[in-house]
Amino acid sequence: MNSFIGIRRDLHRIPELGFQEYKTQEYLLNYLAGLPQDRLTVQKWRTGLFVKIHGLNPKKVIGYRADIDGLPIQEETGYPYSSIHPGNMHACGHDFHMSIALGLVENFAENPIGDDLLFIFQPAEEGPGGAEPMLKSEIMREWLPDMIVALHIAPEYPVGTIALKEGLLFANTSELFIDLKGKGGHAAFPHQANDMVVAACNLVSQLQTIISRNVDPLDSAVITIGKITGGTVQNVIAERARLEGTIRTLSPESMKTVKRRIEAVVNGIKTGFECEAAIDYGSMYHQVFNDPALTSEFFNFAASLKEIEAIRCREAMTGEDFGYMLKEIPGFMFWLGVNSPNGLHHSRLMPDEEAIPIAIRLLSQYISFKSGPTDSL
Ligand SMILES: CC(=O)N[C@@H](CCC[C@H](N)C(=O)O)C(=O)O
Repeated sequence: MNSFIGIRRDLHRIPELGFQEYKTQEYLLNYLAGLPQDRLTVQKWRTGLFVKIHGLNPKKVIGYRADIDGLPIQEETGYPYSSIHPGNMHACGHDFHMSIALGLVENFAENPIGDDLLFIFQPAEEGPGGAEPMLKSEIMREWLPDMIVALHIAPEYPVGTIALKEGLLFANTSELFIDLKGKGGHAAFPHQANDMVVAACNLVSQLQTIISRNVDPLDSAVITIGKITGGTVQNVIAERARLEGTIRTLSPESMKTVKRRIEAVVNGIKTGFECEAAIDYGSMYHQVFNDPALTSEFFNFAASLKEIEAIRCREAMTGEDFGYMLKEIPGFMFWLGVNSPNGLHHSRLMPDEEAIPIAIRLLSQYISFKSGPTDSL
């Protein structure tokens, strides 16, 4: 078994939520400590890490970012190396992302190239967002890459396939939390109470009309309410209900429209149900917009390799706070085929680990190509 598959399994066992990635950080630090240290500088940033590999004759800094957090999902894969953290799972492939990044660090720590390399192990991608504060950190300002790359596993593509496109790849996102407060009471006397379960159900249906009636059908937007809580017991009318969801739009402008309409709909619920309502947008991510020239160049590079099939894909309504890094630094993100019957955020996501060594080889070759021949010293 490839050693980075073993690393993926170790990391798969210990998924931690955003900004709680203590064991993950420790695992990464231990691994890095076993590599040649002469060209390596490692800096902790909260629960994440910056790893700089000093080049032989640097002309630029090439950045590579891997996210490191897990999701609050109870794993159901049945893997012998399943999560040992009940209720948490690496269900978005960040265990793959980290092991691939470690493979690259090891390769370049042992075989340094001309340019400086900055590896960013970023916490909290699933929320509340680590990329934006990391980007603003003093370390990142000092080591700011000239270009930056990241990948995301793609369950729907076979191993050996990568998919990407120039320009917009991932949507603008905003979390959405709505709290409703009415008047509780006895289940048998609805006229004396103000039922927040009924209000919440109405609200969920009305929110979907924003997508069908307020967004240009040739544009695209999503509102998903992933969680509803409310009430206390079956025969008591609920005084409170809470909706938790996310908004996705293909443009920052549509995000403004959708939010304006959400506020109008929530005001209507307040009036119609004579209740109180509060909206909180939680964390927001800027769209992932791939630099056209670098993306085309990478596409052609990957397509020229025997073991890779490179395809152009459509944009997706997934979000990624890597979008903040791409807003400031030219670069791109691409999908890495991992052929899983179940998709991202599924309790039985089972990506094919053979994609790990393929990605390490692809990116090692690409980064060396971007760095160019090393001048003799
Ligand atoms: C790649 C991926 O699945 N990313 C997440 C990012 C979530 C951001 C935030 N918590 C939200 O829900 O808006 C995604 O769900 O797309």
